[in-house]
Amino acid sequence: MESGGLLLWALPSALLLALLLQLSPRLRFRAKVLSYCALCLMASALTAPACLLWNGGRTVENMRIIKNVVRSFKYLYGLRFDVKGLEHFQVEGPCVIVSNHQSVLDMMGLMEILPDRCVQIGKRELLYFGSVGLIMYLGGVIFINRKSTSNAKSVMSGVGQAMTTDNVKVWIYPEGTRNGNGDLLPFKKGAFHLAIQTQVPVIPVVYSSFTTFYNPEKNLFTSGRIRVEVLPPIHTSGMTATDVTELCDTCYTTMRETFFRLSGTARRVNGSTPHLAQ
Ligand SMILES: CCCCCCCC/C=C\CCCCCCCC(=O)SCCNC(=O)CCNC(=O)[C@H](O)C(C)(C)COP(=O)(O)OP(=O)(O)OC[C@H]1O[C@@H](n2cnc3c(N)ncnc32)[C@H](O)[C@@H]1OP(=O)(O)O
Ligand SMILES: CCCCCCCCCCCCCCCC(=O)OC[C@@H](O)COP(=O)(O)O
Repeated sequence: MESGGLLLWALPSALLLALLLQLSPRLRFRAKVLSYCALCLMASALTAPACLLWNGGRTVENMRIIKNVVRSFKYLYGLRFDVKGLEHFQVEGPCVIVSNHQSVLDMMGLMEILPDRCVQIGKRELLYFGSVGLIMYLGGVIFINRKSTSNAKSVMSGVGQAMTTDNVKVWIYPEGTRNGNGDLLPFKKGAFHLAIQTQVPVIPVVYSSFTTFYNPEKNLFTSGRIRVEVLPPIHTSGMTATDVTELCDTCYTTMRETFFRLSGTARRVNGSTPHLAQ
């Protein structure tokens, strides 16, 4: 009787849901994004105990475990990463890695090539994303308050010390926020201050545009191929605070050109080059 009742409700509901998903692209898009969030939450909840058992607490060593779990996600979403220039990561000791940031899917591209002993800088709000916040904390992600430059600056100077004493690399999204509009936002300066203050190289990494397979405005989320290029390190030894703007501009120009090249899009014309962050 009970299983009969269940069938009576569950089957038509499932059919209705399938029909709705078929009919509404918006709903289908949302369901797919939601499935990604659910996957992240679930995988984090399962991986957190493994991190605790293996490494005992918050440490960059946990990134290896997290990386290996996340690397399997791409198969579920039909994503392929074609990576070039990985040899540039083979620098001795710490460095600052800067890359472009398009969407929450970037986390997969990040883990695809993440070198050993590398932590990311993230907005503090991410700490409250349930198990995802927990796993980021355990992996050693450094959280900053973007609304307070002075707070972010003081956190970052602490990072500089830890980088050299503990030999860690730091991954920063210098755009400071996600941007999926097919161009790069002007860069914030924190990453470049950090590199110069600690006299470590900057390694730019560029991911091609997602717009052909992921576009919230067009409810598009299909399988796709992402081209990734790790660019040669830019050395900062001998540079001082006065060189920050130039270093930032050099990285921005190189990365933007690489972004257009990898994405197969022409450089934007009609003077739309955004102002560089001053
Ligand atoms: C097992 C399954 C698991 C599944 C789940 C997955 C888990 C995976 C685990 C782990 C993955 C983790 C993935 C994390 C991803 C996170 C991504 C994000 O959250 S992106 C947002 C946050 N990131 C940033 O914002 C960084 C970039 N921002 C900066 O570097 C900024 O510069 C910042 C925040 C430090 C300040 O921002 P301003 O908005 O105030 O802008 P400005 O123009 O840069 O700075 C203002 C003035 O301060 C100076 N300044 C900045 N930093 C300075 C410094 N360190 N020292 C001295 N002066 C500094 C600048 O030169 C500027 O001054 P003048 O205009 O030049 O005079
Ligand atoms: C209980 C709480 C429920 C919350 C569920 C949320 C689960 C979301 C899982 C997504 C995990 C992916 C993490 C990638 C981090 C990321 O890419 O964050 C975006 C920020 O860089 C930029 O922020 P923004 O300024 O908003 O563009």
